[in-house]
Amino acid sequence: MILSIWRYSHLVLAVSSFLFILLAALTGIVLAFEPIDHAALNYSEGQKDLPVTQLIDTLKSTYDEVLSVEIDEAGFVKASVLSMDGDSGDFYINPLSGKKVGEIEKQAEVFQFATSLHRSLFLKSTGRFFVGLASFLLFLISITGLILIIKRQQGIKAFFNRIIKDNFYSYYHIYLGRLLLLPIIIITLTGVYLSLQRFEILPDIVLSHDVDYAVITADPQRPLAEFPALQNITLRDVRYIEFPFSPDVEDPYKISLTDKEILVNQVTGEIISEVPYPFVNMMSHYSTVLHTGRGSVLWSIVLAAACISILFFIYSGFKMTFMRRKGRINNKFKEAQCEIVILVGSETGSTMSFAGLFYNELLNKGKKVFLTQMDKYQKFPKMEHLVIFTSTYGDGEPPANATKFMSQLQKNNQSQDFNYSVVGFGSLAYPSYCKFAFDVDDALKASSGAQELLGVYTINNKSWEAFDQWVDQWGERLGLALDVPRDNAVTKPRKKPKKFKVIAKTQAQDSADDTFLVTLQSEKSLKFKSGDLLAIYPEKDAHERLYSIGKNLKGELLLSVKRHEFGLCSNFLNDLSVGCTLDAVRVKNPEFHLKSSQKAIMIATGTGIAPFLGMFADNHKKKERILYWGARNEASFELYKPQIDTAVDQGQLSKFIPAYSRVGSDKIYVQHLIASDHLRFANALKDGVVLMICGSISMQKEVIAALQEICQTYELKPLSYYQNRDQVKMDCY
Ligand SMILES: Cc1cc2nc3c(=O)[nH]c(=O)nc-3n(C[C@H](O)[C@H](O)[C@H](O)COP(=O)(O)O)c2cc1C
Repeated sequence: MILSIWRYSHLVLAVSSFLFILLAALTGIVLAFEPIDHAALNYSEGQKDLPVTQLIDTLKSTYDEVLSVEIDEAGFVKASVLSMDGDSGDFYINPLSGKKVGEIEKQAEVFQFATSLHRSLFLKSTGRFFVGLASFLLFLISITGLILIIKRQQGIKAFFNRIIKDNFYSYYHIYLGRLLLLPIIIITLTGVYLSLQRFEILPDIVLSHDVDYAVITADPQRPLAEFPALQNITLRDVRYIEFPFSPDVEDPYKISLTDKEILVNQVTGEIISEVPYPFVNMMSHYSTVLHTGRGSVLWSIVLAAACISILFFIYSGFKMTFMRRKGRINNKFKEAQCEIVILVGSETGSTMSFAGLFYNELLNKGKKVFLTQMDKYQKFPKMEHLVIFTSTYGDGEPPANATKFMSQLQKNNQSQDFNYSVVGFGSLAYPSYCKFAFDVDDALKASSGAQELLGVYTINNKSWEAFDQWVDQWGERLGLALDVPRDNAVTKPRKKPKKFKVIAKTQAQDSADDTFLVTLQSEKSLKFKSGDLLAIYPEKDAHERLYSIGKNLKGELLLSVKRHEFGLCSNFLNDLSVGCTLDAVRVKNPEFHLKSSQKAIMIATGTGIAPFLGMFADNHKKKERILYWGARNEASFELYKPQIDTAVDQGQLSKFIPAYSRVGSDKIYVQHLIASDHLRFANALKDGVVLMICGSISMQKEVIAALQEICQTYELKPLSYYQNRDQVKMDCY
């Protein structure tokens, strides 16, 4: 709830000011190049450490009269001089020689245009007011953003911890926000300050010196180099020098330093008066420097980066908001009519997208179904089946639209019995994996009339395959053949398919498990790695099917496929002969790549072995690699035996440990072997060895449970910790 308030404030502030912020950011990018452009003139030639006395001396001997000197933030010296037979006027000089080096440039038109737009939107005072206000709102947006990041990272201490990747937009919104938060806060605060100054809300203090002219003496007369007031003062310390009008001793040098203004006796070189800048003056100076980047190319680049990132924040922020709102519900039937009720707990909208697909498929099957948010739980008089899809947030907490569910459940006892099933959407990267789904399941168990149809089903990282399997299971229990189409609303859009040629193939009917190997070659050059996926389209407009790829030594793609009796894609592949082509898309899967320098324990069942076969072939450094492989019996192994034997003989696979489930009376599964080899796994986790899991979702769940148990027994960190460090990698379907 509190999170929603901050998020809502962040959004409202952003929506109300985004046009002004957009303009300010665009013009800010252009203006950030002004100091860079100026610095490229390079008039100072690194003379910032030159004693100021030397500069004054040089100027006095070069020109007949020197009026003033200004040293800008880039260290360039602008002189205002008169000369009978040389250069006169205002221009840049070389501080060493005193000679003119360049004219004082007029602001380029592009910068003039950008400055006016940036400061006042060409609307004079009204524009200035809105720009100042937008600056302040951007400051508030940054602060609410900061709070949201702290909440998401679960505490200030974890502020710089790795961000768990959810989706591209939210990941980079947070990543860049964290990186550029400080520069953005500086830009906004200085922007507000400069606006207040332009509106004369802040006092404009003119420095005044209180000089007692009676005590000014012309004794002792000193050469400039020995002026006590100017000892150790270099060009770096000076902003402005006003030279004496006349040789009278009462006429001093007026010198603006970085922190004060001094009047210096032109004969004795002693300080006549010294006035430190008031706070307001110092603030004005530093606000201008920090807001404009004047004098520092590096800071100008940071400012440009901050402005570019603001454009990205606007884009990604709106994108996330639309994703959240995409799941708006348009129910066909009233809640009082429906036999199936789907409740959704979703924070960022993705669970709602899954629920929407499920809802549509049930409508297609002629069911009266009602879809709503979890907080809207109420009496549903005709409800026979309740399905709850919910994500988990914070550290095991409900998502924003499910915070009231528990109290609603208590308040609204249904008058009829009903079945229920809970599906948890979560991420194994969090220690409280799908915790809220389990809490909901417990609450429903305790609620009268509710019968569990299927146990809590968890879905890691929005796995489409896991969702698809749950839909099948649930449909089966109700005697419905459900087929939810894979949809771009919940999965990434694919690139255009390419042609792949079959180089070699075995036949499903020749193997004990109806399994076969296919070797493919891309007709066009293709970069890929073992662990990537191949999306295959058996027919035009058919649903895609994903296979894990192993890359062999010739750079060909190796797939291992199990044929299903009515499987469109597996039969299509099995029927292909060598030389045929097929349409497919390589899908990058960097989360399931293994570096050649890493040691690994690989865990697979059945066809999940394919990417590992490629990884063994690539193990030139002979790093330790152990494979746990689950199948029915030794006959299942025949298909892979030649490759595994070669890998073992050549030292590319250190150990092959099979788990056969149909041999003898004991059914041995990989999770049993993991549990009995607990010490090996505990040491592997401690020593940074990578654990890779490839195969069925049900195997993944068992393996994760066994590994979690080992973490507890050996008092290691939670498994999510290792997963976040890319030490546990999964590709399950
Ligand atoms: C800030 C944050 C906290 C999360 N906390 C958990 C958690 O404690 N347990 C969990 O299993 N998943 C957690 N997740 C993962 C989400 O539950 C998961 O990505 C889910 O699919 C998001 O669904 P939604 O888009 O419908 O909200 C968290 C995600 C984020 C961004």
